[in-house]
Amino acid sequence: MTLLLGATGAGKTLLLKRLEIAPHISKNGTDLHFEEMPPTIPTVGTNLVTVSVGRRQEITVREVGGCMGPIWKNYLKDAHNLLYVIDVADRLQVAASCVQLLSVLAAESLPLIPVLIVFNKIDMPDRMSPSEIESLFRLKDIAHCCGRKFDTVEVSSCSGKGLGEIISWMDKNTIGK
Ligand SMILES: Nc1nc2c(ncn2[C@@H]2O[C@H](COP(=O)(O)OP(=O)(O)OP(=O)(O)O)[C@@H](O)[C@H]2O)c(=O)[nH]1
Ligand SMILES: [Mg+2]
Repeated sequence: MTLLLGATGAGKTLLLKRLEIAPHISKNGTDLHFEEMPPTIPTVGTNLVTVSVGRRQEITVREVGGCMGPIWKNYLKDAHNLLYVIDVADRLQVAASCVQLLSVLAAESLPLIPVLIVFNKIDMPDRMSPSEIESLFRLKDIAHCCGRKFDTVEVSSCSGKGLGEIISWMDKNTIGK
């Protein structure tokens, strides 16, 4: 099971909807370009979706809503890997997202699983630049503090850019389902 966490409004549900259909319309989720944007509502509780990755591998992805932040830790023990979504157009939320990630990573119930930081909404005109993200999100400090490394990816769940990278990362970084 892949766990999908991130602040309210970061784009987890839209990402989940895209991941669910992407492999059916494009091999490995590459070269996607979505025109329409399906509506989403804030997730109160969790959303479960099955995503096809690689050769006949199906992975269950569980989104836990941002409003459930205080109890995210309850979902960690079943996770094989973690996708953590950051909204790169929301400068006010970056610091809070950073603190939330730290508290997830510090949880005793979190096994040493692969973590992918998903910088979402790169289509937004006022998005933060990579250097701005680096200075505001302090990923290197978080990695140093927790003694672990992360992979990162820039995506637009709106257009579909970068989704293929997430799918191949899940394929490589999932043991079991
Ligand atoms: N422009 C743009 N908008 C996005 C993108 N991803 C999500 N959104 C929009 O951001 C808003 C919030 O998206 P959700 O997917 O509902 O956010 P969430 O992370 O699931 O939020 P919670 O369920 O409350 O935790 C919606 O209006 C989405 O359409 C993106 O990549 N680009
Ligand atoms: Mg949601």
